[in-house]
Amino acid sequence: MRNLVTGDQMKEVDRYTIETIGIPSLVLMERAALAVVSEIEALVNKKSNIWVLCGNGNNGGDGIAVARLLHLKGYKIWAILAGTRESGSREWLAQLDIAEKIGVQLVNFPEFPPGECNLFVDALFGVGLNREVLGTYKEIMEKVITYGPEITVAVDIPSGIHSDSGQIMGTALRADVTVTFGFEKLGTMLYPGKGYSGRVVVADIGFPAQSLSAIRPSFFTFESGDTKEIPLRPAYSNKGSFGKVLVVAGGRNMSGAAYLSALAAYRTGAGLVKIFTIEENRTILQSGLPEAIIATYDPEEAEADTASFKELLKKQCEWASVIVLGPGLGREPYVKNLVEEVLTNAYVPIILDADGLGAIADHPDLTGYFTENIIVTPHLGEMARLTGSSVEAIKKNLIAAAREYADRFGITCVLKDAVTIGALKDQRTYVNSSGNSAMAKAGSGDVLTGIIAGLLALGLEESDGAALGVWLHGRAGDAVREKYGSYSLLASQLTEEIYTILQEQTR
Ligand SMILES: NC(=O)C1=CN([C@@H]2O[C@H](COP(=O)(O)OP(=O)(O)OC[C@H]3O[C@@H](n4cnc5c(N)ncnc54)[C@H](O)[C@@H]3O)[C@@H](O)[C@H]2O)[C@@H](O)CC1
Ligand SMILES: [K+]
Repeated sequence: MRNLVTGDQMKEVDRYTIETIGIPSLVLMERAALAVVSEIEALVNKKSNIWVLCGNGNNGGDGIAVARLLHLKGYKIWAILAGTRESGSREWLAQLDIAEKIGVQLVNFPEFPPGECNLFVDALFGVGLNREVLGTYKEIMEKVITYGPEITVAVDIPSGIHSDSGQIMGTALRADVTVTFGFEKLGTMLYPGKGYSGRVVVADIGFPAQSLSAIRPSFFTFESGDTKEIPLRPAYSNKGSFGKVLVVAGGRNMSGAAYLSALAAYRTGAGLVKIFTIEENRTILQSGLPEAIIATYDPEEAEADTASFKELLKKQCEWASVIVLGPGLGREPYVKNLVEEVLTNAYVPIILDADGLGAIADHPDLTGYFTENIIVTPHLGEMARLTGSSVEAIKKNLIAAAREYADRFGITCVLKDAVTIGALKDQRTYVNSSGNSAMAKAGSGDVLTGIIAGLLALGLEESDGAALGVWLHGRAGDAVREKYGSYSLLASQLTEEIYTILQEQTR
């Protein structure tokens, strides 16, 4: 598990470290600059022309320190100063004073250094960026973009990217490498910022654990090694030890959704999986996944005799220890009753997806049945329908959108996008770092519901199950892309790779 921070949280970590712990600000800055220099040295030689663009806050202070360290090592270096001395931060002025004394080559914008630039260091804005970039700063950035440096190394975060949302604040500088300090900022984890950051190196510059605790960190991601969080299947056990997953899914011409979800639950470790679906799906599902128990209903009877249908649903819910509700259910009128009955009768975790969410969007009163063991897994379109917001508005701040929905009902909300967000009911927010665009295919979401269900069946509670499920799903996607490339992934192949990731658990 790796902690992530907002810009304000990072500033608070800095402040606490300096004022309460007592590590001087310039010591942190020196370590930050050393970390950047070490990345730069792997990319240049003594003939390279290196330009460092420095704002006049502490990000720019880091930049001047980088220029000084490279100058002392004999590199061909120019620092370009943006902004005036009068508004420079204390640390920036200290760095400038040192740089001037030892003869670092400096130019003041609008002047630019002579010749060409082989490696560009972006130290214009860091986590202090808090408004749209306009005027002179915009001009500087545009000029850098037209220069087109061969390689760009960003200090802490690419300038112009908002550290909380990853949004471009008017203009931004694209980096090949971003060297960030202490903890990765949300802005380099989320698009479009993620696309501007290149390879992100998290440099340890000596923040003590107390400084992190002081902000009560709530954002995190998983990384390799975190498979260990998945519960072991003990040797002394039987199929009943690992939970009974009920997959309520699959309407007309949609047996595949039920199949993928059920298969993924089994592959993730569930002991028993039952698919509750329409009668016409029975044969195909039985031959496709003979390991699953199949229970069926007739949609016309479900429409005509609601009392019997409700009774049937009640029994299914009593059997289950985890329920997947929604994949491929379709939008016939009885689906509303079905969703309502499951929500009222089940006292176990429910993963609510696809047409299950559609029913909620069409009948918002159903949210009255939401309890803390609900996990909703909308993609952006479904989230827009659920909330009445536009996809564009949700995209501007995915974390806020997911968090707001989760908190409104006290549930867990997994908002699926290129970077999936898990606003967990325990108030932590998971930001996914696995997966790839090859997974943007039909059926991928059905597999995710099955994986989360499988993890809950193994005994994880909703928050951990949702976060680990998203991560495992992405890891499986990465494994499929390794073998089949970016175009040819099929959702069923995700289920085939789950085992390769789970094997790490016992390694
Ligand atoms: N001692 C410390 O506090 C440390 C700070 N560090 C560096 O300091 C950075 C944060 O420094 P600062 O808080 O000084 O802020 P920045 O250097 O990121 O920004 C400088 C100032 O620009 C102004 N600004 C914001 N948006 C603007 C816009 N659109 N147009 C024009 N001006 C704008 C703000 O007033 C801000 O204070 C980090 O990203 C990191 O690089 C590191 O050196 C580690 C230690
Ligand atoms: K920067």
